[in-house]
Amino acid sequence: MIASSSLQSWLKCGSDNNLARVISLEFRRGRSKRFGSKMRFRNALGSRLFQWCSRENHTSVRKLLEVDGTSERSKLLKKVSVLMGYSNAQDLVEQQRARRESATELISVFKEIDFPEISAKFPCIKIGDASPIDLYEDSTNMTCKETVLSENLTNFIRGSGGNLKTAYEFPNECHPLRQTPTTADDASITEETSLMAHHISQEPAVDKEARPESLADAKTSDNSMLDKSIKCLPGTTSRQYRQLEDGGFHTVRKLLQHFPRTYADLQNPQGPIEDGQYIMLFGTVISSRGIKVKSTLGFLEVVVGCSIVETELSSSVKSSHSDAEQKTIHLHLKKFFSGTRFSSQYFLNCMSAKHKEGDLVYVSGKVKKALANGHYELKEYTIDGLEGEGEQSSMLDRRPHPIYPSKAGLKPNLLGLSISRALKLLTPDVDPMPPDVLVEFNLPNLFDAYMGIHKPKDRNEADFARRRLIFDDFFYLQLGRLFQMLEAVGTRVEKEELLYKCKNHELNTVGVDDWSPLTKKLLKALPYSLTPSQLNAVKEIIWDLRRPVPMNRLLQGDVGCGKTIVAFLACMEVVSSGFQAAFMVPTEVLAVQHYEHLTSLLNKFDGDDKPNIALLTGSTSTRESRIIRNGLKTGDIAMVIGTHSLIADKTDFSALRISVIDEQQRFGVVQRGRFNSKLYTSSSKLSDENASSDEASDSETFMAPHVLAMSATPIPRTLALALYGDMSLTQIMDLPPGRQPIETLALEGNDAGFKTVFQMMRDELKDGGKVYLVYPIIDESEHLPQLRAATAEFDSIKEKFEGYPCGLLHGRMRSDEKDEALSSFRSGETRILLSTQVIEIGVDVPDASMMVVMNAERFGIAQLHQLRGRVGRGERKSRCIFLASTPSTLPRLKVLEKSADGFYLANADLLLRGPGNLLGKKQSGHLPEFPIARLEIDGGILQEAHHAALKVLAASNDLALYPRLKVELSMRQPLCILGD
Ligand SMILES: Nc1ncnc2c1ncn2[C@@H]1O[C@H](COP(=O)(O)OP(=O)(O)OP(=O)(O)O)[C@@H](O)[C@H]1O
Repeated sequence: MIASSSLQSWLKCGSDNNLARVISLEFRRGRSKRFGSKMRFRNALGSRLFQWCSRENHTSVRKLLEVDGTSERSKLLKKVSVLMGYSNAQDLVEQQRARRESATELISVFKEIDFPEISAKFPCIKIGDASPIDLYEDSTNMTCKETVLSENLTNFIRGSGGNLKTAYEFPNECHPLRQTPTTADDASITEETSLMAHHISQEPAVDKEARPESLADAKTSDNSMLDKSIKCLPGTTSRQYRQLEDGGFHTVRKLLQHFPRTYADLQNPQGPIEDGQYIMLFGTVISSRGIKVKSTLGFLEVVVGCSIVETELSSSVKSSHSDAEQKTIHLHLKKFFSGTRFSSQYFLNCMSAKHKEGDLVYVSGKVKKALANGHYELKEYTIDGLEGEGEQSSMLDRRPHPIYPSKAGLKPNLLGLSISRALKLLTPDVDPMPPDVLVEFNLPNLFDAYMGIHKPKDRNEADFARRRLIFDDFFYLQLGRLFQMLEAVGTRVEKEELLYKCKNHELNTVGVDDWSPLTKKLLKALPYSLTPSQLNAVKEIIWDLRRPVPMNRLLQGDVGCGKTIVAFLACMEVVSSGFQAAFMVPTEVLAVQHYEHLTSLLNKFDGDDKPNIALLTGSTSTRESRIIRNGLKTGDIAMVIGTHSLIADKTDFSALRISVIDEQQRFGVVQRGRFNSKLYTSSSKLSDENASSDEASDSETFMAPHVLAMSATPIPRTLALALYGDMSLTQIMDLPPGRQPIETLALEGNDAGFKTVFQMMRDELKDGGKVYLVYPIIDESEHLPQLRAATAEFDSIKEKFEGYPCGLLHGRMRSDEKDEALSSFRSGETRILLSTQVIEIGVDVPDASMMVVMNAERFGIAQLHQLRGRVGRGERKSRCIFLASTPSTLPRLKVLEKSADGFYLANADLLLRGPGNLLGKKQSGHLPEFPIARLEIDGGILQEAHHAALKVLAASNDLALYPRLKVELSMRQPLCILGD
């Protein structure tokens, strides 16, 4: 019957308390006395409404009273309640009850308080003698509110001729006038009006220009506005508030951090519109109607008129401007509804009332030419209302129009509207960032950034704003990390030293001469000398190990570059100073390999100062693992290499000082973090005589172990920087000398392809080489008949390559079988190893010289690069052949022929997966903390943020000079990375 939004606004204005009370009362009366209440209700409601209606001369209100004789009372109740912003009458009643209860509670609390006693205890508190206070919580927000307030008042006084929709956008909670007791009766409207007028006349005029100057006094203003509840958003109905809350938008900040997914260009296109074209146009609603076709079918038709410039395009000559013709086209947006409920005329009317004649809207969708010229039909479309003055003017200015993604079922329109409301509350002094940082790094202030991202004047402004918001994400992350580190060190001198190190980390290394005796011995035992990168890595790590702060370092280097020995040397340094080391790897095969490798090196030591090392995996027998765990607890074992068993609850260390995590990306954050729970006590050092090299102060009782994470997965430096902090990244850039490039071939796995490959294998074997055959699956599968399986091909390969013994290795084999298979291959007992991708990580057989990967398209590029890294680890020339199942998958594999650079390949992989995936789950899953940053392109901002954080901390180690920054830092979620 009525659904006028202006009536809704009217009802929501000063009178809603009273109206709500009437409805609530009548509703309950009607419940207890079902009959005869309708008349009384209508009379009571009617008298109120007529009273207000005559005052306002509001025709829509009159319509409300035209309740036809057959209309049910409950329906009327519901309608009025919904118009007032409640979901139904029941909801309204409950809210009324809750309000009354809280008021009663408050009164009873006051009754219970013994004021004289309190006064005696706290003489400074004067009961009943409070000085007059502002109507607003904080006067800094006053300026904005006032502007809105005065406009509202003017509109109100002008009557319904003004924009009623914006005139009463104060929710109860923060409407300045709702501060009056709820018991005020309806006469309060006039009182409120006069009070409002009085209040405004008392306030000094707002000097908008003067606002930025208040910024100078950054300490007195605060950024808490951002963390206020969305309850304070002007104009938010209780329903919208609930919806926003349910969607996770609890604070103004959360809302403002919901960034537009794109901006619509409000310049309508030039040129004729084709049938089937996807258009994005803005226009004006010409009509909106809901049509009932039959009892179970109805549709909504909104006609939007759009003005476009149609040019006469000739095929060869570009039309001149004078040929352009302004033309109005009509878009018929049709939405069908089925089912009795949704095809009722009432429902359809409600739907059609959402779009009013003259509304400015933004329409996107695929058009279909209708019969009439200049008319188009759209059945799948989105229509965004451009409500509010701001947006209308942005339309006229041709500003980019923000298009918001929906979230948690919340419509983009509601989000956009709420964000606009939140922006109205923002004041320029919301920014906690020190002004000199803004100047130095050429950043807008936070107020301008939020304005710029949500209401940009042009794309450049949006870009500039985006830069600031990304900067903030990185800045607080870096600031948090550095701040934490500084907290951990004691004296000011140490803090400064640490900061100095952050700036000049290349200076902080420990030369070989200063390494501990055990480390030097291991270095001497190596059959090769370290590459410059390896040497530098060890020097950096040892410097860190001598700090009283836990190290958190990522050692990164391409496959086969020799990370393992760097980690071994670091472990020896720790063991040498009387502590324990743990080396965790993702697979048993790798654990055994590392254990054997280290044992063979230690066996070269002369004398009896060999450290006691152990291997602990899931396959270690119960008896043996009990002995090992006991040895770790007592300190008899100085170093342990193993799998997840190392972080089992029952594994306790006596003095764990370093935990190395190989292929760290294979472990979760939680698993990595569990090492930190294995604290050590400095008092329980295994031996004290070597402890001199360790500078850990005796006063420190507990410290989390140093963490050295290793990864061959090439992640961009910027990403590493973001995750691990600048000072904690070491890269090995060079490969050991004598390595030859691996010859890579991608071939189609057809008969000809296999013939070539088998011939190459024969040549290789004849030449004394060893061959890996890698299969995607272990057993043949009915569902994937095109895939070759390791076990299924074992016999045929054996037959084909008679005289060359074959081995088999896959994940379903027992641990000892796997070790056996690998050591036979290593020793040369077997020359061909049929395997699955278990060998992908870390397997090191230096003289393996050829690899053939079956159904190679089943693997990712980065994975294939890792697999390929299993060959070419010695001085022998190696080959790798990728066999594709179909010709169409060959081009992707050919990328590997061209490059052996892990970084290049990782990027190529990213691009080949398509830009759609760049921001897909996989990517954003990595960095949920950065909603808008794209590390591939925003790395520069990250560097700047890092420098800014260093600068701020250098000026004030404990942020005492920047209290607002400290508050802001605490408001942001601390990150939990690598064992933090
Ligand atoms: N400086 C060096 N000179 C010669 N050979 C080296 C050197 N450093 C390491 N190696 C050898 O290179 C091979 C690969 O080393 P390592 O297993 O440590 O590589 P990695 O970086 O861990 O590779 P992956 O990521 O594949 O596990 C080993 O056989 C190792 O003995």
